[in-house]
Amino acid sequence: MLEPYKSEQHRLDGVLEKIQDAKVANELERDNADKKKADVDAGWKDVRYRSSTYSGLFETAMSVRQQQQMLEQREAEMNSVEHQAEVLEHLKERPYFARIDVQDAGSDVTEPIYIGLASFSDEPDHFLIYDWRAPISSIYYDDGVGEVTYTTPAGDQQATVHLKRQFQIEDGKIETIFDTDEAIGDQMLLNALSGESTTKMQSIVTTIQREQNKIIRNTSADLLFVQGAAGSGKTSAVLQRVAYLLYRYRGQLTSGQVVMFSPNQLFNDYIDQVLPELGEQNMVQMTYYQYASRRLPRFELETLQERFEAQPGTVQKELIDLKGTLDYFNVMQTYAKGLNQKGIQVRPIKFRGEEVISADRIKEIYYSFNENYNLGNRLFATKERLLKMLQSHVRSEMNAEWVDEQIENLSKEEYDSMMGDQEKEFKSDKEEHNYIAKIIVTNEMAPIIRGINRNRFININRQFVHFLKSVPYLMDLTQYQLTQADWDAGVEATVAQMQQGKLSLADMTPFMLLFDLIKGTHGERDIRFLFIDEIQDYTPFQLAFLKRSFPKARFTMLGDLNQAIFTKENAAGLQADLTHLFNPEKSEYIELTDTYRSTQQITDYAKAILVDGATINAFEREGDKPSVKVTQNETEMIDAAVAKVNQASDAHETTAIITKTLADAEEAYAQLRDQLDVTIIRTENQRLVPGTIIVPAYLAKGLEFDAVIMWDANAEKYHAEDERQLVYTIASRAMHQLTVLADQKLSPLLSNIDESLYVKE
Ligand SMILES: Nc1ncnc2c1ncn2[C@@H]1O[C@H](COP(=O)(O)OP(=O)(O)OP(=O)(O)O)[C@@H](O)[C@H]1O
Repeated sequence: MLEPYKSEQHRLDGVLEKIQDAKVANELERDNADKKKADVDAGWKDVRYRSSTYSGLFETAMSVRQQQQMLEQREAEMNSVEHQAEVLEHLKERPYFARIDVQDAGSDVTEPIYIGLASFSDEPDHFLIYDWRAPISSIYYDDGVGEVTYTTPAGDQQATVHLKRQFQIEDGKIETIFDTDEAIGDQMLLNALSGESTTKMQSIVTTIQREQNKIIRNTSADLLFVQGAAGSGKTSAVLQRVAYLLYRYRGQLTSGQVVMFSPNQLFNDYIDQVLPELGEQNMVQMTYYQYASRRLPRFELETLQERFEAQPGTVQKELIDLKGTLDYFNVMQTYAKGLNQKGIQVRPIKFRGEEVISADRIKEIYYSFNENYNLGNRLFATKERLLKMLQSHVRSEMNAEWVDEQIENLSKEEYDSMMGDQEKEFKSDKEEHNYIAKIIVTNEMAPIIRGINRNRFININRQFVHFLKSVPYLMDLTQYQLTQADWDAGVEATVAQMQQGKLSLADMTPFMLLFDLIKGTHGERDIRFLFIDEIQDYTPFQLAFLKRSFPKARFTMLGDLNQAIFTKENAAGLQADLTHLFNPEKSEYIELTDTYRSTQQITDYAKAILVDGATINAFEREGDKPSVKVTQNETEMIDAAVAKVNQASDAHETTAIITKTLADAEEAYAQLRDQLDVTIIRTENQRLVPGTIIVPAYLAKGLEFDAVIMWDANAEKYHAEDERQLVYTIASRAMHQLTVLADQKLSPLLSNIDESLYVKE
């Protein structure tokens, strides 16, 4: 064997042996931890339950608490040995992927640093492998050979890098060694990128780029905003960032305190293996729709498909736009403040169909507290008062006829069960009657009490409409090209929707905010990091709302203003609005302009779709030029699609046929299903499957495929200027092959592209 293969293989063998030793030790520890846990479980038997006296209660509580603490400690131990077991398993398969030889300034020793998915040492402070997230590993991603500076917890450190080496290790054998003097060599990246697409996203730890590394390791910003072209690795970077944060704040941060808002469920499914592969647990992932549905369970909310396929008229569009602004957000705050004086909408409290506390009385109580109360305190104090009033109502209700009737109709079993196990002695029949009557009335009242505790006496639907009607008094509608009549018509439309139990996207966030303001809730304080992908599809109102709902979280927002398929042209103003939400001094903006997903040819073509020629640099990976075929009729288009799919399958590549709407996808499916083995993706709740799929564009967001066929890109389907971004999004899903098919006449959005960028078929 040739040097350096021989010596590296020798070292690798040694490390693998030590990993094996550690595995054995770990198994022993796990057995021990299991046993300790069993001891604690047995300890529960010794916990004494004595609750007849106060001191007895206290003693029990202490003893229980002790058990809990022991259990927690054991579980933590278990978790760490369990975690260690997983880490060792990962390391065994792939101990490390790089080596850098580093000589710190002022030292004469050059230390070889081997970088892998996790740290591994055989003795204290003797690291055989360094975690890719360790401070020193940053050098590997950021610098080439020569003088470097890296950040350590103690400050900046100067050093010289003498060697930079990358490995491919397969089954304990070093397959290739690649020495480079650049940051991440193009060759390495090319290798990583020329693979085929899979239904699950892969991690990029071995080839993180310098710009991406900045995103991953940023810990100073309250707002980290990443604008990146399609395929520039935003999603990848952010997933490695989660892994980094979990490492960096180990012990203080759990994966449950990291939340990611993603575009759709399909995408969640696509990315859910990345963190486990890196040896970390997945963060909490949800779509905005899921978040809102959980908070507004009584409403049917506008879905992704409805939102995307809706064709609002001009006025409706302006209404929707206005409802997404920060102005509107502020108007709602002003309105809510005003509710301290007047305007709260309540419903009376009824018991057995009869009003026991009138709406006016509730309002009176609500406004009886002085002006120092805010909405939250006011509501709380009102609740307390109402509950007290109900309690006194129990007494007067006990003599009601219905109670007597119920008592008479009680079976013996029912009666006995109300009396309970203990013998009771009553001085009189009256006393016995009262005892039972109290139970009956209290039971009957339980749902009402629950309702009060849950703020049901606030008529939130009415309150929301009341707010909508107040808007023209609180802001200047003409600024948004709207008249009072336009607004009134909009309110009517919302009311009609609400009567059917529905809420549109434009109304659902304001609705949630209004309720939060009235309740005085300040959101989830436990969440520390919030990630929002595809930020261009959010309105400033939504972002302000999320900021309020997660007050302790640092935000990372990622997006591509060129892929704004929902909010379309409004996206550009977003950045300006963010400066009002986050302290500009604690905000960082990073732009990723190099793209990795597609071949040079596909990127050049996709870029040409965007007229204002955003800065997008293709990574030099060669492939076929995109092909564009305008057919005479539909049959010809179908034949062309079949031929393309077959061609791709012969090359072991998967194809996605991307349509504009779901209806188009259904139509294509009906035409193709007899000739091809295809799966149609109709909803975001489906799973991605290997093989050919047909998918509407709004569900293909964030995904990638070897080959993409843009289905029926004809002039009729795609013509509006604001569909340009959609067309771009579709084209940029392709990694190796892109085919555009159009029946009869090509979309004007594509017909002006320079002919040298594609092949006409
Ligand atoms: N540093 C890297 N090394 C290897 N592959 C990379 C790197 N960065 C990105 N990629 C690959 O490029 C592709 C696109 O990355 P990703 O999906 O993260 O981009 P994105 O910016 O989120 O794209 P979009 O906005 O179009 O959804 C993925 O296949 C990813 O694995």
